[in-house]
Amino acid sequence: MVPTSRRIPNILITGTPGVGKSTICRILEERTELIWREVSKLAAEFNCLDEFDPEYQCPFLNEDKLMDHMEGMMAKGGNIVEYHGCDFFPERWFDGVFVIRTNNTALYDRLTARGYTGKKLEDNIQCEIFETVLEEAQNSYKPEIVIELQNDSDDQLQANVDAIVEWIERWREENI
Ligand SMILES: Nc1ncnc2c1ncn2[C@@H]1O[C@H](COP(=O)(O)OP(=O)(O)O)[C@@H](O)[C@H]1O
Repeated sequence: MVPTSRRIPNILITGTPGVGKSTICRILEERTELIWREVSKLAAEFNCLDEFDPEYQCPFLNEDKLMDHMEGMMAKGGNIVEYHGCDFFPERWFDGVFVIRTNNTALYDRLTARGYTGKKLEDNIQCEIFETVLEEAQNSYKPEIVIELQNDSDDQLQANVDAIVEWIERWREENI
């Protein structure tokens, strides 16, 4: 294990768009000392969005440039990084990687409510069916730090937040 000088962990909240990442992060930020870092917002703030991808109707992310900007904040610990991908971050940044999952019916409803249609809607539903982000996380991080959380209902939302808060408290006790 790479020794860490962090006294407070960095965690990654990842998963297909619509699974509930932001909702979880918002509550986690209220209940913990960790700071929510939305990668999409940071990318815009640090000018790391390149030209528009017509296929996916979103701008390309300049990953290397963004990683350089985030390095300082990550070194201190105490970050909740949120993004729908996870394979380009330095592995050493994270103490825990939480992959949020949602069943197809709930995800379809959430994404259509968000105005997704056509290819964008289909691609995201398929991404969840094929467990693309879970596989990406499993290929990018040690198995013991990758935790999958099902997030279909309000009860599960509360249970997931409780589980992550407990995980953070346990990490801090074990890394004093
Ligand atoms: N556990 C849950 N049960 C029911 N609805 C949820 C749950 N988690 C999130 N939602 C709803 O799903 C939608 C998408 O959630 P959001 O947090 O924006 O997803 P993401 O950040 O992964 O794209 C929002 O309308 C949110 O209120």
